[in-house]
Amino acid sequence: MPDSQSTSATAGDAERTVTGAEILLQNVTKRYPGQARPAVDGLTMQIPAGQVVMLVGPSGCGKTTTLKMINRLIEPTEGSIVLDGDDVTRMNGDRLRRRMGYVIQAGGLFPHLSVAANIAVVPKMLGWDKDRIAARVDELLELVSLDPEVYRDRYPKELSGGQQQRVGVARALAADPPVLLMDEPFGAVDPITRQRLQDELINIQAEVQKTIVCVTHDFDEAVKLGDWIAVFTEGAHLVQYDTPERILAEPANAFVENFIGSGAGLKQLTLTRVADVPIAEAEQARPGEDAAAVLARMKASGRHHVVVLDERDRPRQWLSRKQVGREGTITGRLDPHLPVVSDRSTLNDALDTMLVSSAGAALVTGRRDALLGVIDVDSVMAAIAAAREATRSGDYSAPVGTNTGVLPVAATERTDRNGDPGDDGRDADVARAGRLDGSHVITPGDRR
Ligand SMILES: Nc1ncnc2c1ncn2[C@@H]1O[C@H](COP(=O)(O)OP(=O)(O)OP(=O)(O)O)[C@@H](O)[C@H]1O
Repeated sequence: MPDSQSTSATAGDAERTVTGAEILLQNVTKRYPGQARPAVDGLTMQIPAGQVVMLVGPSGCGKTTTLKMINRLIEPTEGSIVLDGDDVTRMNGDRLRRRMGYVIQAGGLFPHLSVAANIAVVPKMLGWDKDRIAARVDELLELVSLDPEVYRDRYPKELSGGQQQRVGVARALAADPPVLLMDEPFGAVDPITRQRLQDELINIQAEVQKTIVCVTHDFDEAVKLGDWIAVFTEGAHLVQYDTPERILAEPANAFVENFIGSGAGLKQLTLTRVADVPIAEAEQARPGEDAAAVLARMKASGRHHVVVLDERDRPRQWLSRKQVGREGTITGRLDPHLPVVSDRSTLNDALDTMLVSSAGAALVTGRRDALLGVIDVDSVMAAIAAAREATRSGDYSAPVGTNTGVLPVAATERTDRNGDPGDDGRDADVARAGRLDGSHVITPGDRR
């Protein structure tokens, strides 16, 4: 089993600037012609700047309609939507869409345009010069882990589903909009690709800090990606709007409980990321190194495995002393089956990778797939146990959501004593029972 001696290195985030914008839906209603009930019924909802809000709920409950009203692909019948203080219902539609990237299933790429041209669509509309566009295309391809040299001139049909989806994300980010709207972005790819794309989105978000609103059918995806989850019933009625942890631990009512489905305990594993677990340092080598020298180094450090890295510190091989001993020179030939997880991966995904690899350990990579170290099953199990033990404090600020049609200034009085909306759903007017105080939101957990 690969070494895991030092437990000092922990993957952490550097401080980053939030570039996202706050979105406020105020009493928004959408009635489609010929429909008896509104698809969205008087929804008021705050979407905090730089955070990820997942919209979930049964089919036809109004998630997509809500999302598309934010960039006015669908016009609201009533109400207003405010983006960083500007009423978007009064804004020119094209201008608005440049402030909001939009990602749909399978990327929604133009088939007759190359990857570079697809990504360049909005910058071209904005009149950027050629050099600036070319530099931006390459920068974005790097961001979504596609080598610009290899991919910029390809056409969508030459890409896998996952690669198309990556280009779709790159295109949505092209003009650096503060908001990213995503509609079932990973619905069309296989589960393993979906897991990778989710991890990548988490990595990208750590870098860009956009406001992301994402519709999904998949509650596990909502738990994995969301800072906040909004659970809707028909008519986009908000039943609960809270952190994934709270929704799993305290579903607002039987509807949410059903929606979460079985295995809420297991889903908690999705909440802990590899970055939260201590990772061990790994012995490193480069292609072309003399194998005897590498072996001597391994013996000196007491490590039994060595990771061979390329010039950008991305793992290519993970060799035992025996394997190194058989070589004259370290080849650096890429091993396609390397057990690699991102530091943004959930413990659930990390465990899967380790079990499949049968190494009982995995390499951890961070930004731009560079090696951070090694984790093993024991440290993951210890972290899971610790997470289970951790008691959850109710003391935090949450964004507010409601279908009462008015801003819930004294909303806390409308809820049960414990601050939760009632189980019959009728007094659940204020999801998570928040209170809007200017732009600051206070939840029952804040009450002294
Ligand atoms: N263009 C339209 N004309 C008439 N009714 C529509 C239209 N688009 C959506 N609806 C109806 O509005 C309601 C909400 O639809 P919406 O697509 O927003 O729900 P959803 O939660 O995104 O559903 P799904 O998860 O199935 O995509 C549904 O009853 C749907 O049939």
